Amino acid sequence: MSYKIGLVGKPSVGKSSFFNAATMNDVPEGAYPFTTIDPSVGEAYVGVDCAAPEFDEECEPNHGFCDDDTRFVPVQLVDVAGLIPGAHEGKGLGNQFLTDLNEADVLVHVVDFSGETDIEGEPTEGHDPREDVDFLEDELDQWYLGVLEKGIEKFESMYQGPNPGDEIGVEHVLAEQLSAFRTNKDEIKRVVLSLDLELDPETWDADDRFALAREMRKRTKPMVIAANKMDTPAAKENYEEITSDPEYDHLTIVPTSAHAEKSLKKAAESGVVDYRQGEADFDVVGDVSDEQAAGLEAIREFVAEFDGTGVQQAIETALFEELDAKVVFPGSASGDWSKGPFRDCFVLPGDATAEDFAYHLHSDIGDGFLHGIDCRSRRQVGADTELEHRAVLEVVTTG
Ligand SMILES: Nc1nc2c(ncn2[C@@H]2O[C@H](COP(=O)(O)OP(=O)(O)OP(=O)(O)O)[C@@H](O)[C@H]2O)c(=O)[nH]1
Repeated sequence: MSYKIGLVGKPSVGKSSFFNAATMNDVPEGAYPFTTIDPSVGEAYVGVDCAAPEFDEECEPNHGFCDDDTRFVPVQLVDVAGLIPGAHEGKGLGNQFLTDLNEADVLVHVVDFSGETDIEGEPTEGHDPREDVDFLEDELDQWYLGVLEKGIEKFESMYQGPNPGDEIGVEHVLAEQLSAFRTNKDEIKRVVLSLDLELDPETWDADDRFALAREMRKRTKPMVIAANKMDTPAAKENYEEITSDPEYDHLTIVPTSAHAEKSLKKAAESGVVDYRQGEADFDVVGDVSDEQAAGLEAIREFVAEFDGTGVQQAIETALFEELDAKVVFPGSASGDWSKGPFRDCFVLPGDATAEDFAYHLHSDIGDGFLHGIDCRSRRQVGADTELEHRAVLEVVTTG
C-alpha cells in the first residue's frame, strides 16, 4: 500500500497540468508502475538519497527506480475533482469530493497565483489567490464543524448515569464521530485544552465550536499550497505579497510551474534534454529550433530562481514535511544481499518504530519480532525505537 497524495483545486488552476506532469515519468525498464483503471489516480515518486552507495552496493529496486543515487519511491497521486463552493453542503460532487479528500493522507492544493481565474474558475484578471486558499480551508472547516456539531448533539442527548464518575467524557463521543478524520480521544482532548476550553460542550459558544473544528482540520488534513503559474509576472507579485502576509504564516507554499515541468519531461522523453525530476537544472542534448531554445532558456531561469519547477518539491514537501513521513530500507547487517541489494524502500509514518516496520513488512515478521539491527552502526534496536528517515534496518525474528 503506498501513500496517497490528494491533488485539489478549483477549475483552470492547472491541476490537470500538474497531475500529468507529476505522473508522466520516464520509468526505466524493469520498474513496474501500478496499473490503474481509474484515470484520476497516477503514480508519482518521491526522491531520497539512496542508501546503497554507503554499503558499496548497487540497488535493484522492486518498485520505483534509482537515478544517479536518488531513489524514487512510488506514491499515489489522486486527482480529487469537485472543489466548488458549497461542497460541504453536498453541492456538485460534494459528498464524493469529501470522501475522496478523506482518503488522501496529505493534500496539495493547486492555486493559480497569476490571478487569472476567478473563484469559479472563469478567466479574469487581478484575482487575489488568498481567496482560493481561504475558500478551500473554509469548505473543510465547515465540513468538520458539521460533523463536530453532530457529535456534540449526540453527547448532549446521552444518559450520563446516576452516579458521579459514571460520565462519558466528551472526547470519547467526539472521537467516534470524527474517526473518519483519523483522530482519537487523546488528540481531541489536547486540542480542546490547547484552545483554553473546558471539556464540556455546554460552555462552548459558536466561535469556540468553529475554532475547535478548524484546529482539528489543521491537524488532520496536512496540506501544501502549490503556487502555480509562477512563470507569470503577476504570480510572482502575488507570491511576494502572500508569503509576507503574517495571516498566511501557517501555510507551506511551494512556487510551481506545472507548465515548466511538463515541458521538461516532454523534452526529456524526446531526447532533447537531460532532466531529472526535481532538479534545478538540465542539459540540452538534442537539436532544438531557436524558438525551443528560447523557451528552454526561460525555463532554465525559472528553475534556477525557484530551485526546480516546484512539482516534485510540492509532492515531497507534502509527504516529508507536512505529513512528516519517512522512508526505511530493509537491510542486511551481515552484508548478505544475495536476494538483491536494496530492493525495497518503504514510506512509513514519522513516528514508526522498529516493530512497526516489522509489521509493515509482514504480520508474521511483526509477531515474531525479536529486535532490529541498524545496518550502519550494527547496533541492536529495540521494538519501541523510533526509526530515522532513511534508516537501513534488519529485522531479527524468532522464526
Ligand atoms: N502560465 C502557466 N499556465 C499554466 C500552468 N499550468 C497550467 N496552465 C494553464 O492553465 C490553464 C488550465 O490548466 P489545466 O491544467 O487544464 O487546469 P485544471 O485546473 O486541470 O482545469 P480543469 O481541467 O478545468 O479543472 C491552461 O490554459 C494551462 O495551459 C503554468 O504552470 N503556467
